[in-house]
This record gives sequence, structure tokens and C-alpha cells, in this order.
Amino acid sequence: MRRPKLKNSNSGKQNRKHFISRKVRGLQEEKEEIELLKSWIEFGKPDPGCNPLSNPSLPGDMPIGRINANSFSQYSGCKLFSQMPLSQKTKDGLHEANYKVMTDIQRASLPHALCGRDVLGAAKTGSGKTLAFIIPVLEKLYRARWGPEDGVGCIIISPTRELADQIFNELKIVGKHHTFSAGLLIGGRKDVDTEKQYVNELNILICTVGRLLQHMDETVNFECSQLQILVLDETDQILNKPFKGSLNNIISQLPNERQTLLFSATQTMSVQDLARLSLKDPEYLGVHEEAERATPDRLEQIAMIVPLDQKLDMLRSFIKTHLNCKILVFLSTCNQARFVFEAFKKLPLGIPIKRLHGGMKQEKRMAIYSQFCEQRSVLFSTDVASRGLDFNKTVDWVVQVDCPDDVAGYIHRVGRTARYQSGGKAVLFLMPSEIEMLEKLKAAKVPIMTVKANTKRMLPMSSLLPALLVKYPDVQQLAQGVFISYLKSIHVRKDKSIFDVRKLPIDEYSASLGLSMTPKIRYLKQRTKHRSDNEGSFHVKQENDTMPEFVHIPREETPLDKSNVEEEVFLLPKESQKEGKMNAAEIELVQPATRVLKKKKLKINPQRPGGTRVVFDDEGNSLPPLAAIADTKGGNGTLELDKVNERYAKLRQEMKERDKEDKLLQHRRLREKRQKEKMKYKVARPDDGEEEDLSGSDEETIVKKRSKRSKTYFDSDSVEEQGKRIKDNLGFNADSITLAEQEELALKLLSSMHS
Ligand SMILES: Nc1ncnc2c1ncn2[C@@H]1O[C@H](COP(=O)(O)OP(=O)(O)OP(=O)(O)O)[C@@H](O)[C@H]1O
Repeated sequence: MRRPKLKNSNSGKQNRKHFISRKVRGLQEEKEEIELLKSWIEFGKPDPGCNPLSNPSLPGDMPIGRINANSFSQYSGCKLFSQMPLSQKTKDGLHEANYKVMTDIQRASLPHALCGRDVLGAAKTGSGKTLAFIIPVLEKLYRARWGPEDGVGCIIISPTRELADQIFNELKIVGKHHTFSAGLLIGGRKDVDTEKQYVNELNILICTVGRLLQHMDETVNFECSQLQILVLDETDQILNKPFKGSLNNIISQLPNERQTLLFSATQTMSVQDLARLSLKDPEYLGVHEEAERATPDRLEQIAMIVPLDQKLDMLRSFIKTHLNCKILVFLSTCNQARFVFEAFKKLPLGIPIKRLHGGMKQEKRMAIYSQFCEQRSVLFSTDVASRGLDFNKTVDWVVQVDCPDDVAGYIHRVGRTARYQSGGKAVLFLMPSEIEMLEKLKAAKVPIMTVKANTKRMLPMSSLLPALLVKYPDVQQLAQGVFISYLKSIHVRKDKSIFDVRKLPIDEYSASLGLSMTPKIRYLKQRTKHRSDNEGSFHVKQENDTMPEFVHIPREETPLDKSNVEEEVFLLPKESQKEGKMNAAEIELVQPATRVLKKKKLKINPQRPGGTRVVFDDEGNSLPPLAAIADTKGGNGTLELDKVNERYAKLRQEMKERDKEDKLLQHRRLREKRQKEKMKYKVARPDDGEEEDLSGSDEETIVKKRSKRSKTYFDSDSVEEQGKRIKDNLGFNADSITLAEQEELALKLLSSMHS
């Protein structure tokens, strides 16, 4: 597009001056506000270890902020956001989102978090923990005058992609008037390469563990050495398996000098966890510890004893009698979510149904999640939706068809309803063998009432399934997958006093899924013996009566089977596989029963050239590379596996070290570059005493630099076209300069270059 000619150069100059002086005035005001906030926060900061909830709240007619030269209004204990030492931009964002009165966790944690302390916050589900960390993040970066040249200032880590997306949206709402750039970095997206290009330009990263680690490992310039604040949402989950290893890796790459905020409805942190996170005198704020119940007050909870083979009938009856409700149904495995969804699609319930599980494509997951927020429907989900998700506070019923792993799992699942000030209901189907769970729940202050299911009014589902399975072979395959994966999900659970696979009515369960024959499950008595001989050690099964074990005899593979296999592996403790810590029982779950683990000796011909690398012997004759480690002395050309392993380990080590050196070098270069840019920028900042100099090139540098502080939201899935997307997202800020103003500036630059 051609630049329009300026008709009147005088009026152009005047506009320019007007614009620049307005900008400078804005900067001066910002500087003064920051000074005020810093003094106010310092003046009224709560004593370490105190819970601000116990402080009296501020009377309504008290002045807010500076009272006289050296004193400020009290903020620890106050009830309204407007009484807190927050920037006007944050206050405006909160006001527009209709956030006025703080919740308990916000009242308790904000005063500590605002003055830079590490915080461990625990409060019931739906009590507003998200704002309790978003506000300190915005404020910390604002008071540090964080800008694009400063790079990543905050990392918020979430256990699931949907929760990360929800946090990102909340940040966009509350941080609307700030100029920071923020990015959503979550797995399951194709365009990681585009993310890599922009990740260093972002100030706030909201990410899942895996994607963050991927950037740390793969993005050449990824730099977070200036990190100011780290947030872990659902901390207890992130600190445990399967995230534990990755999180340790991430933490090791972050600077220790930072503020850390940890939040969850169920905090089960150990001293080691605190040490891992290098927390400094953290403030523990468990605001509902003294409460009578661990779950929201407006939540009604009931439990029903339902035998395994009647669960589907009960579920169908339940949904049919609650067609006007939004219902979230939890199942143990992806296979179950798939199967139940497919079956109910073919036997309609009279209400829209959806499914959500980890085996789905990311775009689909996001779409389902958004649809369920808006639409009255039934969502069949795995625990992927059990934590943090708000669904617009509109879920009426949470139905747990399968018992959760533990009490914490239960609290998070039921917490998807009765959020903030709304009410909700939850029902738990318990098998007779799982009744002990009720005691555990009651001991953890979960008020749950047992009701008797009215089996007479139960609508049959299992009786309809055999015909359905005959008609749809793909659903039949799914049913078989459900059978296997459900048994495995019970088998891998830790609490054996409740979850005992031997107590399950296997044949009845198989029949209730519509299967004409129970899939072959060979029960083996666990026998573990470690034997070592000359060839090394391996596991063999041995007699042991304590725990049964099962091995699934694989069927012929079909496309559906493939997905089942993925899920079955998913059900196993992944990290123990990775870390080589699987016990014999777990190994048996993944190995076909007939597979014999044998250590083979590979034979090679040392004279046969192979590969491109040439190795020479003492006489200068060329040898293939592996010949160097072949047992040539013995004369049989046998390749010693130990030597091979040793060699590979050495090579791996070398590569790791080189990789590390490269990364360090790259980081150093980048830091130097940033430092230079920052210096240039800081020299040119008006708050360093240069705001008076508004003529000539300095003034242009200031405004140009400041105008760069427009906001970018980077959500790599939100717009189709990459380049367009990034451009489109620039300039969200109401304070940022308009296109006409930018053109004007560019014009001035050009004319000053020519003159
Ligand atoms: N001060 C407030 N005023 C009004 N609504 C609020 C306030 N704080 C939070 N909310 C609303 O309450 C709901 C629950 O908040 P949030 O998702 O932060 O809860 P949570 O404690 O993080 O829950 P979970 O433990 O399930 O993650 C959201 O819809 C949020 O918009």
C-alpha cells in the first residue's frame, strides 16, 4: 500500500509533537505510579507467616493509596481489588471483567505475592486461585517495566493443554490494558517451528510441561535466564509422576533468583519438593484448612453402589432422567470414553453427547472443550478434564462412573461443578469391592451420602449392546479394548486395598459390554526372580500368591486395535518404562507372554567395509568401524555387547557435552546481544532524565522503543495464517500508537535520514 502524501507539513509536525508529548506524559505517569506502588507495598506488607485473612478489612470510607507523605492505606486484609496496591491497568482489567470482591485465597495470598514472596496456596476447587497468581504476575512485570527487549519474564506451567488455554484466556482478560506479550505453548500442535521463532519475544509463557521442555531442548535461542516469576498451577500433580522428571529438568534450567507461586486445591508437598523448587521462606496459605468440608459448600454429593456389570445401565438411566442438565461423566480410560460415546451415539439419549480424552487430536480437544462450555450436553471424559477446568461455571452434574484413584482425584473431579458461588451435584458409582473409598472420603472431610439405586427403574443398556456390536464391528473392537484397558487401569492403581482386579466379576463385565465371549486374559501368578548368569540378568516369572497378573493375548491388528495399543501402553507407568524401573509385573504387561528375552551375540566380519568411517589398524590397513571393538583376539569376530554399549555410552556422553557447550555459547551470545539492546534502550529511556530532550533522534528512539511495547498474544492455533497472525496480534493495547501515527514517525525518520 502506498503512503498517502502529507498535504500540510506544518500540521503534520504539530501532530507529531503533540503525539510525542502525550507519549512522554504517559511514561512519566507510569513511572510515578510504579514508585507509588512500590512504596505502598513496602509500607503495608504483611508479616511473614501471617494470614492476611485474620487482619481487619479496610473501612469503606478510608482513603486508598497514599494518605500523607510517608503513609499509605492498609491493604493486607482488605476485601476489594480496588483497595489493593495494583496498577490502574490491572484494576481496569479486573473491573471490566466484573471482578470486584476478592475470594479468600485472593485476599490471603495477594498481599504476600505482591511483595515478592514465594507462595504455596491451597484452597477449594473453584475458589479463584487463577486470579491469585495472574495478578502478581502482571504486577511484578509492570513494576519492573518489563518490555519486549527483556524476553521471558514469567512462566506459568499447567498439567493439561485445556487448563493452559483457560489460564491464557483469563490472562488476556485481566491483562487487557497491559502491554506484555503472552504465548500459549502447548503440545499437540503442528506449528512448533513457528512457535520457536517467536518464543523469545514473549514476556509471559503459559505452557504445558512437555512443550516447555521441548522448547528448552530444541529452540536454539530459547532464553529464560531473566525469569522473574514461575507459577505452577495444580502443583501437586505437576510435581508427581508422570511430570516429575521433566519438571526437574525444567527447574534445573531456570535461574534460582525468582519468585515462585504454587497453587492447588490439594497440596501434598514434601520437604524434598520445596527443596527441588528452591523456594525461599515460602508462605503457606491453606485458606480452607479449618473448613468443615474439603469440597465446595454448595456441592451436593452422593454415592451409589453399582456392580460393574450394571454401570452402563445406570449411566443411561441417569442421563435419561437428567436431560435438562449439563453433565460431565468421568471414566477411567480413553477406550471407555470412546466406546461409551460411540454406543450412545447409536442408541441416542435425547441430549447432545461429546467425548474428551488424551488420545484425541488437539484441535478437536479444544473444540469440544469450548463447545461444552457453551452447550447443554453430556461430556464423556477421562481425567484430562478433572483439574482446573471451569467450563464457564455451568456444569450441573459430575458423574463418576469409575472410582477415582484417590481422594485428591475425587476432590478435583467433583470440583468441576459448584464453582465460585454456583451450586452443583456429584454422583459416584462405587462397586461393592470399592466401598472402603467411602471411609477414606469421609476421613478427608468429604460429606458424601450413600443412596440406594432404584434398579427397577433402570433402563437396559447391556441388553441392547450385543445386537449393536454385531451390527458395528468397529464398536465391537472398541468393547474388547474397553474390557482389557479397564482391567489394566484397576491393576495399575496403587491402593490395592480398594482396587483389586481379582474381585471383579470379569465374565459379567464382558457380557455387559455386549461381548459374546470374555476376551482371553491369562491369569498368572506373579513370580519374580532375578537371575544372573554369564549372559547378564533377566526377569523370570515365579510363584507368588500376593498379586495376580494378566497378559493380554494380542489379536490381529486393526486400525482400532492400534489406538487401543497406544492407550494400553499409556495406562502403564510411562516414566518407569523410560527410567528402566519397571518391575517384573509391569514388564509382563507390555511383553507378549511368548517373548523370550535373550542376549544375543552379534557376529560381524571385521574385513567387511561398512559405513563411511574408516578405521586403520596398526599396519595402516583400513578396517570397518565396528572391527575396532570386535573380539579379534579370540579370532571368531564376535562383537562384544558390553564393548558396544560402552562405546555408545561414550559417544552419547561426548555428544551431550558438545551439545551443552553449543547451548551455553548460544545463550552467552544471546545474552550479550540482549544486554547491548537493553543498554541502548535504557540509555534512551526518558526516566533516566532524558525526557526533556524531545528534539532530534533521541526523541524518536524513545517513542519508537516505547511504541514497540505493544502487546502480542501468541496462540499458535488461533488464526490460520502464520505471518498474518503475528501481525494481527500486534497493537492490542489502547495506549499503543495508531497506524497513522506510525506512518508519521516513519516519515519523520526518512526525512531526517535524507536531510
Ligand atoms: N474475585 C472473584 N470474583 C468473581 N468471580 C471470581 C473471582 N475469582 C474467581 N472468580 C471466578 O470463579 C471461577 C473459578 O475460578 P478459578 O478457575 O480460578 O478457580 P480455582 O480455584 O483455580 O479452581 P480449581 O481448583 O478447580 O483449579 C472462575 O469462573 C472465575 O472467573
